[in-house]
Amino acid sequence: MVKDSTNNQNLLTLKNIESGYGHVKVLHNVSLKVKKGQIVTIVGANGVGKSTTIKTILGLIKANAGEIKFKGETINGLETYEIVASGIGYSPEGREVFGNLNVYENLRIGAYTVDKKDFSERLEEVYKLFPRLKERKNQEASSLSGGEQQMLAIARALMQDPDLLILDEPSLGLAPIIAEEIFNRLAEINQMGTTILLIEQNVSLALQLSDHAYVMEKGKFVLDEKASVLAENDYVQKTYMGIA
Ligand SMILES: Nc1ncnc2c1ncn2[C@@H]1O[C@H](COP(=O)(O)OP(=O)(O)OP(=O)(O)O)[C@@H](O)[C@H]1O
Repeated sequence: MVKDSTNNQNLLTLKNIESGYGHVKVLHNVSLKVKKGQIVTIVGANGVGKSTTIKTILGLIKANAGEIKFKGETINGLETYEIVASGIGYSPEGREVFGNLNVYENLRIGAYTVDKKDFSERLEEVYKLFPRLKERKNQEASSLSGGEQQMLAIARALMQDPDLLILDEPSLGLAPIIAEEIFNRLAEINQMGTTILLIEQNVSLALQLSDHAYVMEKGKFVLDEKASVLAENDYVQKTYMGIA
């Protein structure tokens, strides 16, 4: 299904979010905007709070302060299943596919909010996007290659036809050529109308793909710019892209 992605309205906004684990504060005054149709990336070093930001959006961790709005509605305070059902698909770090289930069964689980008729339609769509998954539909997920498992994690998140797809480190542990293939699919998914919020340590690849990007350091955003502008930023090149 091709969605209307011409609208320039905010799909997701975080305003002054504070969040963490028990007494450990990780996010400090985090504000972010994702407009409908965009690809937005959060880049940053290990342990700065990127995954914590995503977990807070998904309600896996409750924000201590601030507001999160999705499609104009406040979602902080809702349960994770309600947030997902409102139209957010999630592909977690490390893929986390169900290893002892086959490809089809993993996709069936991703479609738990989808009725039977729409399920067949969704299945055809994700198989069209990832023909390799169709070829391996009866194969146990644990026996797929890393790249195929990443495709499965993305396909599973797409089964409920989300308005926003959130991905945590989709290139992690993949050979450069496979990471590029995954990023090409993400561009295609976005062209079909799905907005994307991405966390990525491969900064060059992420900035090439994205419209807008945020740089996170110690639980705060320190830069927030058009991705093409950040890709030319001296500090970003030196610190995150290994360009002297
Ligand atoms: N379950 C947890 N309990 C306590 N502290 C945690 C927990 N998960 C993460 N943290 C801490 O929160 C901080 C931010 O972690 P987070 O996973 O958000 O970083 P990240 O930027 O996503 O890094 P990476 O790219 O390595 O995953 C780190 O100091 C981490 O040790």
